[in-house]
Amino acid sequence: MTGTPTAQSKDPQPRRRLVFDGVTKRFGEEVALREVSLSLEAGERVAVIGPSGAGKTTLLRLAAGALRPETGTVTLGGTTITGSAVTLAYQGETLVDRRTALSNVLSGRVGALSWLRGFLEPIVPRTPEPALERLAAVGLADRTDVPVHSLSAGERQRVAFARALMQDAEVVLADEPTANLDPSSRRNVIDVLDAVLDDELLVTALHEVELALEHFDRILGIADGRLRFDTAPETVSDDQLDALFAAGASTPDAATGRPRTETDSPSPVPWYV
Ligand SMILES: Nc1ncnc2c1ncn2[C@@H]1O[C@H](COP(=O)(O)OP(=O)(O)OP(=O)(O)O)[C@@H](O)[C@H]1O
Repeated sequence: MTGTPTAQSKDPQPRRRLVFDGVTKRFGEEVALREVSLSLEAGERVAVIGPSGAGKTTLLRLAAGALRPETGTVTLGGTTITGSAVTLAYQGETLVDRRTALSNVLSGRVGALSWLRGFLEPIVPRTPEPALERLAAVGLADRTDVPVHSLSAGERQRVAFARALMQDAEVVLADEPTANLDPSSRRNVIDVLDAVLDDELLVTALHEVELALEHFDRILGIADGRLRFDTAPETVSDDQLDALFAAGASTPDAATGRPRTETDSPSPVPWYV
């Protein structure tokens, strides 16, 4: 999957490399990521796979600048991640249900506006055009005035992407963007993400290995907080996948001392916690 030029590239920013250098992240006794080093280039389409509790979400939250590592550094173009250079494409559940798709997408840029204008813009927009463009890019030009509670799960996810795109970020992170979608909507959502991005770096955590191998250029396999492999999809072997998921299954949970299972998985944690 490779980015294609879109209206997004009209206003090019310099695209920078996202680098993890010896990153370890702990939550109390739990080591969520261990000495992870990575260099991700602009334009790459990267899928992060691994068992439940492997550290995928932690990696994305570190990349978003929402968490700081205990050791090591996460940098974009050599500097600490701040502001809107990186965006996390939320899952659909974080949309405001009673508001229209357009209003939700307009709220994606309130951080760049004054307090009062930021409050008013999603309700009485002065410049709805950028939001309308993003909605058209994700295939929802005819759904802009529909309250999001009336949209399908896949459409809601696309509204969430359109909202994230309002930041014009150079790195787009998506945490399980296909969760709760049926198989055809899953593919559609990944295709839409690819189509609306150009030379932005896309990093996506995915449970569905098959989808990751089919649609992404680079696959990061994580288990027990460690980066087990970092390779092109065609070189990922069944043995590597078996070892990846077996590693997660046999890793004792720090809290219980038992092998970790799907049911030990923490509830999804919002990126800003
Ligand atoms: N806010 C937190 N507080 C305490 N522990 C946390 C927190 N966030 C993550 N962890 C722990 O860090 C480890 C990695 O969690 P993370 O959510 O990154 O895994 P994941 O691979 O995204 O899992 P899943 O696929 O189930 O979403 C887990 O053991 C988890 O319990």
